[in-house]
Amino acid sequence: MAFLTLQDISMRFGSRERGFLALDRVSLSVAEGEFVTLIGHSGCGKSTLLNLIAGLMVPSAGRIMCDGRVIDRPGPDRGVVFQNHSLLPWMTCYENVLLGVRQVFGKTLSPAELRDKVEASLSLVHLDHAMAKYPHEISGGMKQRVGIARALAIEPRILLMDEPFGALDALTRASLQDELARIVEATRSTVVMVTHDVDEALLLSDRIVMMTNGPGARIGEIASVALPRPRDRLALATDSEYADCRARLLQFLYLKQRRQAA
Ligand SMILES: Nc1ncnc2c1ncn2[C@@H]1O[C@H](COP(=O)(O)OP(=O)(O)OP(=O)(O)O)[C@@H](O)[C@H]1O
Repeated sequence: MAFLTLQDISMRFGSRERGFLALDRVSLSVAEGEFVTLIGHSGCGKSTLLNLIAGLMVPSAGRIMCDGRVIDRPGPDRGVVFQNHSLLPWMTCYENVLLGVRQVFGKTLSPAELRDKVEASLSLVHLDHAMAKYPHEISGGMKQRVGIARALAIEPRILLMDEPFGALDALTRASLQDELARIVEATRSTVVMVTHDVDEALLLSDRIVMMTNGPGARIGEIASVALPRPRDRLALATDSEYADCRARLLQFLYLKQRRQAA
């Protein structure tokens, strides 16, 4: 059964006459526990779609439902991870995670229980040793892990990730992808993730939503990745299902939705 539903979502920035239509009647259903990736060329509206699901903006038309409720604002049922970690620089890693945990559970849990939640989520991303450090004292990969811990600590029903590893080097990126796969497996999270990276999408997702170029972007195709999760990146390299799916994605991006370089 659908857990998250996007029903005929359109998004126009600015006025009806002179504004810009970013998304044109996008519909999508995501089941509980599913990992869905949005992929498409730069500027097609992936972040806009994710921000709409996050409730950071409201659609010009259509509606988004999560677990039977209409989404019209941000809420603790949705945890968001952005590309640039957006940690508060004057707070330690522990305090950055505590901020959200206190907001969501502050009235119902004791200070010791709040502390346990923060520690458990930082431990999930292997940052037990860095809790007392400030953002400027840790690496880019570690900052992204704090961002993931912060999103997970509020125990969201759905995790929304906007190119979470986009700013990292290839090796750090690969190890964080593996870590995310492990965490999603352990927490059975529902995830919607934006990426530019075909291999990242194939490694992590159950379904890959390919978006057409804007203006008025729509869903072009949806590919199901019929391989059990979590996946082994080395085994994938010789898997025929992986190769077929990869070819389909590349054809969509570089043949059907070809873009001239800016
Ligand atoms: N606040 C805004 N006002 C006007 N136009 C906007 C606004 N936000 C986004 N847009 C436009 O909507 C389109 C989609 O933007 P969006 O950031 O969602 O694309 P994207 O696919 O996430 O791009 P990228 O992959 O480069 O991050 C773009 O043409 C962008 O210029």
